[in-house]
Amino acid sequence: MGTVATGSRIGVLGGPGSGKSTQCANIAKHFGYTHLSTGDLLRAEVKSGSENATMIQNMMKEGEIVPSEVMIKVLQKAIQDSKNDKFVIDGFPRSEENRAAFEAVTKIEPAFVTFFDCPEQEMERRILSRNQGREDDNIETIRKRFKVFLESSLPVVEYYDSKGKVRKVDAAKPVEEAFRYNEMHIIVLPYLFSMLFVI
Ligand SMILES: Nc1ncnc2c1ncn2[C@@H]1O[C@H](COP(=O)(O)OP(=O)(O)O)[C@@H](O)[C@H]1O
Ligand SMILES: O=c1ccn([C@@H]2O[C@H](COP(=O)(O)OP(=O)(O)O)[C@@H](O)[C@H]2O)c(=O)[nH]1
Repeated sequence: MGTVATGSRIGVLGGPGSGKSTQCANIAKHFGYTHLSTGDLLRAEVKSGSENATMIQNMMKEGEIVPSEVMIKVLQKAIQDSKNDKFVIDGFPRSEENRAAFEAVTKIEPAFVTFFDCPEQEMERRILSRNQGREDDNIETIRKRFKVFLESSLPVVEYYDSKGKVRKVDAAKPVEEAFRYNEMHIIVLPYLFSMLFVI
């Protein structure tokens, strides 16, 4: 165990448009983590035309959660391909069922989970202005994704919170401020804890 091992598997959760991808990209760049964006992995799967491509595309269009076994397979492959033992998982698990299935199959539990807390109105504004050409970034699907987030994904945050693993970020703040908060939890606090054990 060392400074790095303490926080080597980080989960990032938050509503659609809360800034998860933006912050994960920063974490990856600054601290040598591999950024595993579950949404991007699914979009790549759709593009590849694999056996599940049409099913995944249809579910994403509706803002629904893709079956755990499909997501886990894709995620496991990305973890293996990364050849890194430090990774940040962006946007997964999205339901308690996702979480239990992933932990049962991989035995991987995050060291901690960063929760991006952001008002719905701000998330909606960000998504409608991000212009990434995504099929699900339209107002109808956005509303469905908010509902799925509240009903299925927030219970995952509550679960990790009950284990003392949640670090809440005020995601309505500017990018730099939210990043400083992440930096604190990934570098500064683990370092201080490791010093405690050395002493
Ligand atoms: N803290 C922030 N303040 C303002 N805009 C932000 C912030 N973080 C991200 N954004 C912008 O909001 C949009 C959604 O961010 P993104 O990282 O894609 O969110 P998510 O991965 O949670 O869906 C992007 O256009 C991004 O540039
Ligand atoms: O673990 C995951 C991650 C994503 N998705 C699907 O991919 C979409 C887009 O997810 P992404 O994380 O890219 O975007 P966000 O909703 O956070 O803006 C979601 O609405 C889901 O349909 C999923 O089913 N399981």
